[in-house]
Amino acid sequence: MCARTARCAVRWCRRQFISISNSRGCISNFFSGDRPALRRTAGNERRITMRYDDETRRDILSRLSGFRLKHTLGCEKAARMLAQQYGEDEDKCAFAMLLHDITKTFSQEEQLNLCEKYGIIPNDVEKTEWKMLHGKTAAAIAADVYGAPPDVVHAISYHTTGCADMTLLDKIVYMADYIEENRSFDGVKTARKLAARNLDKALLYGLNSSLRDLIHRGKQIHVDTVLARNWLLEHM
Ligand SMILES: Nc1ncnc2c1ncn2[C@@H]1O[C@H](COP(=O)(O)OP(=O)(O)O)[C@@H](O)[C@H]1O
Repeated sequence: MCARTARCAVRWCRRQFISISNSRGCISNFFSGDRPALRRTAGNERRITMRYDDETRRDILSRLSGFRLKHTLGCEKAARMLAQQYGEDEDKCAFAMLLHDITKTFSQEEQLNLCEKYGIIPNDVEKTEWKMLHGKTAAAIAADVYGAPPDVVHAISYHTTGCADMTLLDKIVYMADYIEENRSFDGVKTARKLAARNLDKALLYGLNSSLRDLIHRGKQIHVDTVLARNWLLEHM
């Protein structure tokens, strides 16, 4: 990761944490029950420590159902496999995958409420393609409710678009989401084969396919996907 992106990531995460520590109450009932991963010190301040254990995993999975649950489990499995192969922290990858779609089924109103709560400012594309906001809102929940560390928060935030200066963790999270065993779109087999051989080639394949698909569907394109592709072409 270049120094500029590292600084941006830190600034972004710091913004999340500042707004988190200022926030009061709970926007969505979805997260108002017991929160086993949330730790408080005697002074009622949150300690940001990643807690990835069976209880937390069960808590996260209990908030998902149907295809989203199946997809999340598939992502967790794929991410562990990629982490083993490419030498990344398996638990961090699995933790990111468990949380990456935690707000995916939320309505536009709920997404925007979470944006307001966590100080996320949607850009023009995100205002139209509001479903994309689930990456950023899930990242904020991951930090706030589940104590996810900044690198996991960053990977969740960019799992839909990619970004410039992607870390190994970012790449694994993006690709695990793309190739997990429940995906069946044209080209997924090629993406799986590439991911088993060369993660950057697989990532480029995924970014190219997503861009083609968005163009085919007449959709706007998020700038981070363009930046991700340009950066990858320069650095692979
Ligand atoms: N790079 C992008 N630019 C603009 N919109 C995008 C981009 N990637 C995804 N989207 C839109 O965001 C929404 C969620 O995408 P995504 O999370 O990739 O879906 P899924 O994981 O369910 O296939 C979709 O409406 C999709 O069209």
